[in-house]
Amino acid sequence: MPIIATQGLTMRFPRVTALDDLTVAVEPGIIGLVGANGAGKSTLIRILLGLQRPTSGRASVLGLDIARDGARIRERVGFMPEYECLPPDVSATEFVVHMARMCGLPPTAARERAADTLRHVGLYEERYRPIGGYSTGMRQRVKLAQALVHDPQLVFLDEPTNGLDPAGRDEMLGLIRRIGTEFGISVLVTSHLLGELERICDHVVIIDGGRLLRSQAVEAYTAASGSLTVEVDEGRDRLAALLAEAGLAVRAEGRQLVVDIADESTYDLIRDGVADLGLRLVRLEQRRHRIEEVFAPASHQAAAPGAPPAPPGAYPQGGVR
Ligand SMILES: Nc1ncnc2c1ncn2[C@@H]1O[C@H](COP(=O)(O)OP(=O)(O)OP(=O)(O)O)[C@@H](O)[C@H]1O
Repeated sequence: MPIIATQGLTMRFPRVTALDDLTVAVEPGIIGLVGANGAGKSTLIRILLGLQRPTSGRASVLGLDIARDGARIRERVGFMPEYECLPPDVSATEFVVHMARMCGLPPTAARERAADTLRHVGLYEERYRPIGGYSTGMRQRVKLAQALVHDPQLVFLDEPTNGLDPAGRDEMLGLIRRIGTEFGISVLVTSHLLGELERICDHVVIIDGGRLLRSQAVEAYTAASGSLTVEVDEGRDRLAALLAEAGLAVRAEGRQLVVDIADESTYDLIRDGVADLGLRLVRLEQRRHRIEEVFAPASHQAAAPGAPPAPPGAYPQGGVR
């Protein structure tokens, strides 16, 4: 059964159509919802939580109808909002216990669950300090903890990596992956960065201007390409020259070479070239497409097999990288 299904979901505001006839269904797992700023991601989350009534269309979450079962959906779904929503003068423990009590947990269970959840998100040591003194990364973790404290089946994480530096971003992405794999909680995570979701998601839904562009398993976006990545510890340029002389299409990319696969003999030519030059082979593998390439400008695009060309102007604001 899909954990989320929408049919013809439309949300019109006076000046803008935030969701436009959106029909999509996703199975349990870690699902990425990607779109530029203003694509309609937060609006979709609010509608799925039963907090906003759509103009038209239908949707269900965990098999529950958003029009009838909003309260039951919110009991089973955790929500980490994009906006800053934390009181500065209470500690993480006080806040997360309070949120657990709001979800109906008795006092002792609320304290235990809050402590467990704060430990899982890596905030155990600092949990008694007032939130006002926390870094952005720590505040994001408190928001994540309150979304998880009532042991939901599914969590909606709205732009959880917003404002984080690269290290903080990596840690948050690792944490989200663990929520899915170790705790078995399904995740819908939004981002305007395709690349970061590719690393942690099972399935990615891409929307633009409230319309569905793609909904696919990550492997379908990152299908094997027709080229090989070759890495040697030294002598990259000598190997490139030798392979080019043998008639292969070779180009350097960082420390690696990218070699187009002509046929089975390509592998033999690379193996023999490395041996003849006395080099040490660090890596030889078939390249996979990256999700970004699907939406790269046509001139740079190495189209995935069967993939339609990138829609022109898919991300006019350039928000998706
Ligand atoms: N309550 C509202 N009233 C009027 N317009 C709204 C309202 N909420 C959202 N919108 C508009 O709907 C569109 C989609 O907004 P939404 O917040 O869902 O996008 P988003 O993909 O989450 O973008 P962001 O990452 O910037 O939050 C935007 O043009 C926004 O200005």
